[in-house]
Amino acid sequence: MKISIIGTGYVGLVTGACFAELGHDVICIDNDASKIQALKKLQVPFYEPGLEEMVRRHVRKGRLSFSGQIAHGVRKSDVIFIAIGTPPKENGEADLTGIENVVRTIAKSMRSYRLIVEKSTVPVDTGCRVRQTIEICKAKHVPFDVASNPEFLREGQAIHDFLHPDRIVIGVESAKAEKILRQLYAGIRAPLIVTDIKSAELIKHASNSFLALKISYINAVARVCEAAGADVERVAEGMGMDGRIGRAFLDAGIGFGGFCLPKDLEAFVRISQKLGYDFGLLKEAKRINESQKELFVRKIENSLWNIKDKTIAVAGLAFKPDTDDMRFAPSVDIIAMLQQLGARIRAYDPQATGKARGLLKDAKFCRDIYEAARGSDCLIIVTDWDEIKKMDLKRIKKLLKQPIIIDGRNVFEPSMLKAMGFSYVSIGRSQL
Ligand SMILES: NC(=O)c1ccc[n+]([C@@H]2O[C@H](COP(=O)([O-])OP(=O)(O)OC[C@H]3O[C@@H](n4cnc5c(N)ncnc54)[C@H](O)[C@@H]3O)[C@@H](O)[C@H]2O)c1
Ligand SMILES: O=c1ccn([C@@H]2O[C@H](COP(=O)(O)OP(=O)(O)O[C@H]3O[C@H](CO)[C@@H](O)[C@H](O)[C@H]3O)[C@@H](O)[C@H]2O)c(=O)[nH]1
Repeated sequence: MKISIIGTGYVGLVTGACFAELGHDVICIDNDASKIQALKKLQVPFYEPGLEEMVRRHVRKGRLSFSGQIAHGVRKSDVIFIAIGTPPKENGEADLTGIENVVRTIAKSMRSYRLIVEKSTVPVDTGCRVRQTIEICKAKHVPFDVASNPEFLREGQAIHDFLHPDRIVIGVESAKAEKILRQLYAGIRAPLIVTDIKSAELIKHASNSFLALKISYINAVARVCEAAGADVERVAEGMGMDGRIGRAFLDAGIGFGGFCLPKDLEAFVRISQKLGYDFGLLKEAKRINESQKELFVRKIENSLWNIKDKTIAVAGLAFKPDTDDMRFAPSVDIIAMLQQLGARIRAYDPQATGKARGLLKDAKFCRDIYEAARGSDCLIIVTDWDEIKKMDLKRIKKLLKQPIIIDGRNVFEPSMLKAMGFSYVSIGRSQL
């Protein structure tokens, strides 16, 4: 099939490359000219494992191309996906002005039937707005359908998630739209759930909010574990063995960040509020998440006595491993709090340094974890990259001024670090 994807970011580019992998002809479109230029030179403007190779392969085969013009994509394609950002406004609602502009341009460019699909995460009822806007802007005789097809990929494992999803959700209003989307995804073996558009939109916000809730739940349990002298890792293991609960998303730590969970949780609270429901449960999940960062800073302060004039080595900056994405990364708030208290920061991340430079003022960025540790008063673990989990602890101990590790991701066994002579503090486990 011939498809266009508007918005060539984490979701749009992965979607485009994967649809090409499934044998479709794809045009990826973006209004950021530098991004399109880079992609035409086969350079992927962000880090996502395996993506650059996949993009190169399909561009060479002629299945994947790039354009700055929505009209070009609309002319050449039967299906048009919208995958642009839906960032939070100051009040927490999703900003949909970009979506509206894109929809208007699509409508004006349509000459025959087109299926327009929401891939971006949008509030329930956006599909109706999209349909109304197209009706107003398009030429009279042109038929069209609108559909919702939310995306569930995780950064860092996006290609795997796209090609091997737990489920594919499509919200449609016509049999024709359903048939086209079924055909498009025919190459993927996964349950496909067909709903109305509103339910599909809600599935996305409800899923992300539930994941956020699960993380905040285990972080609250971690507080109780610490106070009681229990170990949250064992508690999560025991809970997770219950098939109804599951072990996933029960890793206690400094809380969730990234471009999705924080903003989608907030947006879902706002959507519910507008519809007349006060979603207090989600508000509390957000409060717990914010307080995890403060708790972490208090743990650092306890370990160092005074933070002022201390040097802190920061291991990991991205909001999670295997990505360079710094959007809503907990590291940003944590480092700001530490600097406010007078700390000097020596930071290292395997991939995110480039993006972090613009966000973290006055931090020294280091070549590796060992350079960050050299002469520092303690090391804090913020992102659980494999490279960080595998650091040479004996070498780290020699490089630090004092052998103190404060671990926001529960990467190490406390007894092992104690045996090595570290003072080791983590989340929800008895502090040795
Ligand atoms: N990042 C994820 O893991 C993920 C997963 C599932 C869903 N989502 C959702 O998908 C959407 C996109 O997220 P993302 O992380 O890919 O964002 P992103 O910021 O990485 O990419 C968005 C792209 O859209 C482009 N764009 C913005 N306005 C445009 C316009 N008017 N015309 C053409 N291009 C335009 C931007 O230049 C950018 O390249 C959001 O709604 C997000 O919530 C994200
Ligand atoms: O047990 C856990 C699991 C995750 N996290 C943190 O939660 C955040 C989000 O992690 P993850 O969900 O793996 O990353 P995303 O790439 O943001 O993916 C989420 O957001 C996407 C965008 O909507 C969805 O498509 C995905 O299904 C959903 O998992 C990160 O800061 C993680 O460190 C924890 O603290 N504890």
